[in-house]
Amino acid sequence: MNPITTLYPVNELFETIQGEGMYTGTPAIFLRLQGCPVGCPWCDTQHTWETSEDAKVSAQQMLAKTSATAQWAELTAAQLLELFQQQNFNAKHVVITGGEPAMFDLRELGQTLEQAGYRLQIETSGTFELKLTENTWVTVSPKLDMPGGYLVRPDCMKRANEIKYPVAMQKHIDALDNLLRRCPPRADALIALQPISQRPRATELAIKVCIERNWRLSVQLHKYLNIE
Ligand SMILES: C[S@@+](CC[C@H](N)C(=O)[O-])C[C@H]1O[C@@H](n2cnc3c(N)ncnc32)[C@H](O)[C@@H]1O
Ligand SMILES: Nc1nc2[nH]cc(C(=O)O)c2c(=O)[nH]1
Ligand code: SF4
Ligand SMILES: [Mg+2]
Repeated sequence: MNPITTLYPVNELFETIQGEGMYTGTPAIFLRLQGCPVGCPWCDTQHTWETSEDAKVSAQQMLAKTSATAQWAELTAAQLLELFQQQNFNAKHVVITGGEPAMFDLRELGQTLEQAGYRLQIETSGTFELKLTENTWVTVSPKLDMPGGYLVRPDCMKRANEIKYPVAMQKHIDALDNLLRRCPPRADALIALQPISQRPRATELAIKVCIERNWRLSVQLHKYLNIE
């Protein structure tokens, strides 16, 4: 194992219901890491993009936040596990998201949490090499032609247990078809379309294409329920 303890920049840590993808409805601990250079114009977590030393706070200050801010706390895997216990979280499913969590080596975190009985899922754009435990459930949400200029990696597409693609227009479906041809996923990978920002026309399009292709619909349930 890597002898150097990995430090993780944590924007948020909370317990809720997974609102997206295959595990929709599952109680889960969300660990949101700070930093993302991809730049999706419609991103719903833009406060996680920049990592500023000025915004570094203590773990207790990070936990006490009542709104979405760029404040983050630096924590090790062992400190995170301790916080899970301190917060009396019940969930055994841990979703690592961000920001772009694949910018970090998540193996130490995965090993520590799996040893304590947790199951991990990562939400990633598929633009960074994945450093994960073998058992981590990988949700790749491909980002094509975004301002940051990052490319979706074929190895991420192959590792994905699920491909969860944000859509609003037909051109997005065409771009996904092209990606699936260039970078084929595993035969058993689940494919889901996620309407961008609950827009009615995006939702109609996603429903139509899911029925035609026998794909899943992922609607960001938490936004309909007004929960985190
Ligand atoms: C905020 S991202 C963080 C993880 C990683 N950077 C990624 O993009 O997968 C978490 C999920 O939210 C999705 N997402 C972000 N903004 C959205 C929006 N406005 N509407 C629908 N899905 C959105 C992303 O595509 C991704 O599946
Ligand atoms: N409830 C809930 N489910 C989610 N699934 C993926 C999320 C994310 O931001 O990655 C998310 C989120 O922010 N909240
Ligand atoms: S890759 Fe994820 S966190 Fe980064 S801008 Fe896009 S949706 Fe937001
Ligand atoms: Mg979210």
